[in-house]
Amino acid sequence: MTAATRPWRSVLYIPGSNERALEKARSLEVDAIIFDLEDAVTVSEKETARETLAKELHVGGYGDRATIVRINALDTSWGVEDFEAIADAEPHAILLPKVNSAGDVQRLVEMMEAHSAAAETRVWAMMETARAMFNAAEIARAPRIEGFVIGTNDLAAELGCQTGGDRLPLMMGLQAYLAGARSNGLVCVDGVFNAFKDEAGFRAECEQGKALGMDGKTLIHPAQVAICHEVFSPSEAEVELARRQIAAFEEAEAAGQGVAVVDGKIVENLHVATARKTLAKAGIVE
Ligand SMILES: CC(C)(COP(=O)(O)OP(=O)(O)OC[C@H]1O[C@@H](n2cnc3c(N)ncnc32)[C@H](O)[C@@H]1OP(=O)(O)O)[C@@H](O)C(=O)NCCC(=O)NCCSC(=O)C[C@H](O)C(=O)O
Ligand SMILES: [Mg+2]
Repeated sequence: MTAATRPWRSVLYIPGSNERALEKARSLEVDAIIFDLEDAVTVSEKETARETLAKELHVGGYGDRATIVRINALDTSWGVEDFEAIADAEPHAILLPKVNSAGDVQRLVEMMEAHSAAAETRVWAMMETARAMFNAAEIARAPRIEGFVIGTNDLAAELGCQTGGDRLPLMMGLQAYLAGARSNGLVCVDGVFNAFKDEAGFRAECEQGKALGMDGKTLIHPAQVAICHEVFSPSEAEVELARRQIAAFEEAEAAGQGVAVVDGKIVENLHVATARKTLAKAGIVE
């Protein structure tokens, strides 16, 4: 699976200190896992979590799921040792928390370049600070970077805003991070929904994230996976519309026209490109 064709609908956080969850994740139908050494791990457990995680990554068994390790920030007393402990296991990516600028990513990349085992490992950035809102396009151009994960808890804390149903106070941040990602073709995954037992609230937030253009959502509990996949996978109606748009456009083109009409709406080549992406996301190869 290449990075371009890989789905990023469900990205589940697992605390590196939770051995039961690390085992359970081997059988969960998620697209990607974030093995966390940062905020889900208490200060007293930092060292043991690092050792446990390095061991489990070497054991493997995570199949096609993208393995992403969130290390502590490099300016903390744990960040550099986190990197050194997990680099040999060659995870798909290392996720750097609280990225403010491309320089933060550059520092990690220099450590990776000096470590031959991490040659294929990509970098992801946690986008969760006010500064990152203004530097998103620059961060998206840092070397080795593949995707952004939005950290809505940290962003809300730093902004001092209230988080409620519609996420209106966070909207500028969500859109700035997404626009930054897209300005260089990066993946962008939405923040977590903390009330993991509230299914209706979670579904509504997934739908909002999809409408905004997110590739998927970060999750904190296995119970969130099914709803997340339901929302972020193209529906039958979306697939059917995409097929009709492509067919109508090809017919119009054959007749020497650059525009088709489907369900009373124009279809141009840009709509066809979107329709093809929908089919690809549904796993339909034309
Ligand atoms: C929230 C939890 C603490 C709840 O855990 P628990 O009480 O164990 O839940 P359950 O008893 O309902 O669990 C049922 C089974 O599922 C397994 N489980 C639970 N959570 C996970 C998981 N995340 N991954 C894999 N497996 C999981 C349990 O082991 C049970 O298994 P079994 O024994 O076989 O029945 C817990 O879900 C949790 O810790 N979640 C992750 C929290 C986390 O990672 N937080 C940090 C990321 S959020 C963040 O920092 C985002 C960002 O930076 C920001 O700023 O916003
Ligand atoms: Mg955070």
